[in-house]
Amino acid sequence: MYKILTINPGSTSTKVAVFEDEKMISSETIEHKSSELKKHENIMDQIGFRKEAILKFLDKNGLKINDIHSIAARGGILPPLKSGTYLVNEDMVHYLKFETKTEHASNLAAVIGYELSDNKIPVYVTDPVSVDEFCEEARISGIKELKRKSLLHALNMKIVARKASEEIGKEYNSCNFVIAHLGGGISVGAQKEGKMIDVNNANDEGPFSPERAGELPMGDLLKIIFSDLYNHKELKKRLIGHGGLVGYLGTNDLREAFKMAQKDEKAELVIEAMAYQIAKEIGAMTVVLNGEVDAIIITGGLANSEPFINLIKERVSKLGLIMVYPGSFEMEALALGAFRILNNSESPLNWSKEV
Ligand SMILES: Nc1ncnc2c1ncn2[C@@H]1O[C@H](COP(=O)(O)OP(=O)(O)OP(=O)(O)O)[C@@H](O)[C@H]1O
Ligand SMILES: CCCC(=O)O
Repeated sequence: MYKILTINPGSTSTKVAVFEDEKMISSETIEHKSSELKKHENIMDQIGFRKEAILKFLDKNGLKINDIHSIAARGGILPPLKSGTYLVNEDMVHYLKFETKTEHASNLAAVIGYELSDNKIPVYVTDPVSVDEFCEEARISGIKELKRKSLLHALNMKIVARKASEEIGKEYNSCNFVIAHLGGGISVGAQKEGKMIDVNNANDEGPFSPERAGELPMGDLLKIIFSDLYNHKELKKRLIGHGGLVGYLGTNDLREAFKMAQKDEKAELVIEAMAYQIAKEIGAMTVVLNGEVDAIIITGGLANSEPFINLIKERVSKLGLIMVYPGSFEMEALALGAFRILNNSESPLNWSKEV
C-alpha cells in the first residue's frame, strides 16, 4: 500500500490530502490568513508558512513525512509540455523559483514538495496548466508576431475524460471529447484520441467566466489600453480577476448571481450570456473534431448548478451525448498520476526546460 501526499496551493489556501493507493484517507483545505499572505510580496516567500501548515496537517493525522512514499504536487507555470506525470528535479524547482514568467500559487507545489522530500522520496507533478498538445493550425493566431498558447485546466479535464471513457466503455486514447471546465476560469477544449488539440486560453480567450473577461472586442480594447484609464497591472487585474461575473454583478459566486437574477433582469441576462458564450465555444470545439464526438463533458464548480447547465444544454444537446461531472477532481488526479508511476503502469516523464 502506497501513501501519497498531494499538495495543491491556491491563492488563499493550500489543499492537502493523503491517499492510500487510489483512496483518499484524509484531506484538508488549509486557509491562510490574508494578514499572513500580505506579509510576503512574492509567491515564493510563502514557502515557509505553507510548508509548516502541511507538516501540521500530517501531524494531526498521526503521520510523519517518513511514512509517505511519494508526493504528488500541482504543476506550476512551466514552459509548454506534453500531458503526463513528471518527476520533479532540481532544474524544475529552479525554474519555478527563479525563471517562470507568471506568479501563480501553483508554482509553490513542486518546490515545497521537493523540500519536504529531502531527496528521499519521489515528487511528481501531473498535467500542469501549460500542457500543450495543439495541432499546428491551432497555433496560428492571425498575426505572425503572436502565437496562440495552450493554457488550460488540464489536470481536471484529463481526469474527467478518463472517467467518461470508462463510463462509456471505450479506450481513453480512442475517444474524442469536447471538455468544458467551468470554474473561476473557463477552459473549453477539443480532445482528440487523448490529445487536447485545441482549447481556449483560459486567461485570455473564450467565454467570460465568474472572474475573467475572456475574448474581447479588439479595437475597443486597444482604445482602453492607450487611454489613461488603467496602467498595465490594473488592466490585467480588470481582465483576469475582476472581469466576467465580478465585473458585471460584483460577485464571482454563481449562486449569488442567480439570487440577484430573481429581482434583476440585468443579472439574468449576464448569466444567460455566460451560458451562451460557453455553448458557442463548445460548438466551435465540436467542429474542431469534425463533429465526431463521443461526448461533451462538463465539469468544474459551475457544473453544480442544474439551472446553469440546462441553459447550456438547451443549445448544445443536439451535438452529442452530454456528461456532467460537477466540481473538481484535482486531488484525485494528482494522487492517481503518482500512483500510476508507483505501481509501474506508467513511466515518469523526465523534465527539462526544453521538453
Ligand atoms: N452548488 C453550486 N451551485 C452554483 N454554483 C456553484 C456551486 N458550487 C460552486 N459554484 C460556483 O463555481 C465557481 C467556482 O468554481 P471552482 O470551485 O471550480 O473554481 P476555482 O477552483 O476557484 O477556479 P478554477 O476552476 O478556475 O481553478 C463559482 O462561481 C461558484 O459560485
Ligand atoms: C489558467 C488555467 C488554470 C487557472 O485558472 O489557474
